[in-house]
Amino acid sequence: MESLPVLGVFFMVKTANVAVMPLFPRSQYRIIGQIGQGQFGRVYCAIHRLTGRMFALKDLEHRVFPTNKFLRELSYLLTLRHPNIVACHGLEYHPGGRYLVMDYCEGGTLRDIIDGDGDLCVVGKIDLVRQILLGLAQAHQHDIVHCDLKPENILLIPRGEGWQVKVSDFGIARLTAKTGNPNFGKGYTGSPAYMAPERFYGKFSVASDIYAVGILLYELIVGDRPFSGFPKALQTAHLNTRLTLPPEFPPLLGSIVQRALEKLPQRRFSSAAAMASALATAQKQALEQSLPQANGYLYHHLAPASLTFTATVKHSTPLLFPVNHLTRAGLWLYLGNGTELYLWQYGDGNFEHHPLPRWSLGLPGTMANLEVNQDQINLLIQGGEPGEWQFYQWQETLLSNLCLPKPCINLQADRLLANLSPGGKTLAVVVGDQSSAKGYFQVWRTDLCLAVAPALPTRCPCQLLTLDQNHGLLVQSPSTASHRQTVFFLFNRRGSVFPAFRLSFLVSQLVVNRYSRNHLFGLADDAPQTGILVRLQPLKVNRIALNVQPQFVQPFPWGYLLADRHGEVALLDYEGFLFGNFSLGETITAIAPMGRYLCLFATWQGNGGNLRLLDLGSQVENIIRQRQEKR
Ligand SMILES: Nc1ncnc2c1ncn2[C@@H]1O[C@H](COP(=O)(O)OP(=O)(O)OP(=O)(O)O)[C@@H](O)[C@H]1O
Repeated sequence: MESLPVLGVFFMVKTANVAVMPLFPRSQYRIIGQIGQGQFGRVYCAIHRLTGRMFALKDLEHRVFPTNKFLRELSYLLTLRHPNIVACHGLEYHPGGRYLVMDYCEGGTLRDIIDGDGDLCVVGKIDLVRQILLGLAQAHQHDIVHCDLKPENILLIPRGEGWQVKVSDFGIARLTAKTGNPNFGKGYTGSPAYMAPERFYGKFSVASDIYAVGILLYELIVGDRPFSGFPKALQTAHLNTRLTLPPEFPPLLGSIVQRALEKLPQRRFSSAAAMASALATAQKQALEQSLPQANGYLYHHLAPASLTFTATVKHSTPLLFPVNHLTRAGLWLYLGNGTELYLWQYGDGNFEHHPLPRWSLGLPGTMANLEVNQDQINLLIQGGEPGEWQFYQWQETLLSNLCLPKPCINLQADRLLANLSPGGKTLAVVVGDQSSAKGYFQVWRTDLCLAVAPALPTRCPCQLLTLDQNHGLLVQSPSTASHRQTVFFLFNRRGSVFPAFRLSFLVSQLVVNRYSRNHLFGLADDAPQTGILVRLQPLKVNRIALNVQPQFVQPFPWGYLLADRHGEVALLDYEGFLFGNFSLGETITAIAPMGRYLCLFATWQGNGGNLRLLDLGSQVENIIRQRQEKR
């Protein structure tokens, strides 16, 4: 992440309520990636160097966004402080540009939910719209009419219990007539699909925003807007076409949408607060009628009806011992079963031709981690004395009389987390004792068997991940009963640690997608069968309803294979679309990818098990191709 482009020299300027900051030699923000592009400029995801907090930097190009408009958006945002309005934290200026520094909303926009593959339950949808109205009510109290409400301007932050909505983009917001606004009634801008009839005559009021919210509510429920077409056709429809609701439209919302979408502004809800309160009543009634499915509030993507997926068993061979570590390197398979390491030939792709392991190696403790890069074996063992850990690294020689070399790193700890960088040059570890939450973080050079820097005290992280040869993530959950969060720190191969970002809920079992290194997959701690897809640059989070509670998460070039111990397998593409399920019918103990579409499963039941090579090939390929074409 360090090698990412960094914004040049910035300094803060003085504006109304914004802290005055001295000229900085470097910006306080490091840009992580571009999130979006509006008509006025780009929006970046950036991290505050000191606090690790994420912000959105909205570049408002001089060319398309004159200073008066820029100052207007800034002044509106500074006036409005509400949990449902995106907050502006300052302004960054440098000779090449100027940026609004805003809350970062990693859950995307309402457009992602509407266009996603899944669906939120009705109660969840009502809740989103109610929150939009609460934010708007605050703007209206200050005589500010948003004038550009559309799903792209409704930002989302995923929280443990659902979503926090933030209304954004006050770029064309206007003051109401009652403020004596000299521009009142001049021209119109906005998105015709969400514009109230009076706006086509240059008129607007708080009722125009209520009309736009009515369209949003309709679109969330139905999946489409009530009126469509080119701007002229849209104008005619908003002005003249009677609204008809599809028969399946939830009756408790029918009258609310009808009222919000009245052609005459004075016949709509008198205020955003009034519409919010009507929705709160509907939400209560909907809850009384039928409780939403367990996690119905949460998702971008829902589990589709189970698709029958046929995975062909390509090869199968019986196992005489249970396997809990399985990895492939070139022509060989490495299998671990606690205190024994086995090598099995896989050379011609068919281990049925090689019914027995080539060698086995007794270990002085229990295998905690096994990784093989080409012919370099990396092994972490817990034992022989309690609290002792040994890390071994050696080149595989295929000698039959193999004996374990001397450990290259010895560690003492009740608890240990360790993760090897790709290629095996560094080993990051956190050691801790059983009784306290304190631990020590350190990076070791495996070739020199030396720590690269003194150990850094840290709260014992729950997870340690490596992203590439130079970087990794320490993940902690310093949560209280009322405030749950997952905090990520970035570390480098020199052993330095920097605050990175945080999520407002608990995520466990995180796995780095080794094919992109920019994606993580984890599981929500608070919601069973909920997957979390995290894209790092820029930060974006998707929640996915799963139909398994996976113990194994295996990245593939096309997505993820998830499996529970009972043999239930689910397949997911990179965007979180769950496209297939099958059952292996055996207890899975280890999984290893064997190529683009081949996956090896070790199973064990009672006294016996199998090594099964499954081909997911043609079906996965077809589904992924269809998805790409659809996009
Ligand atoms: N604070 C933010 N946090 C996270 N993403 C954001 C934030 N602000 C904007 N975005 C993303 O950037 C995109 C562009 O935002 P922006 O407000 O510039 O334009 P827009 O609303 O899409 O379009 P227009 O400016 O044409 O109305 C948004 O759709 C959203 O995906």
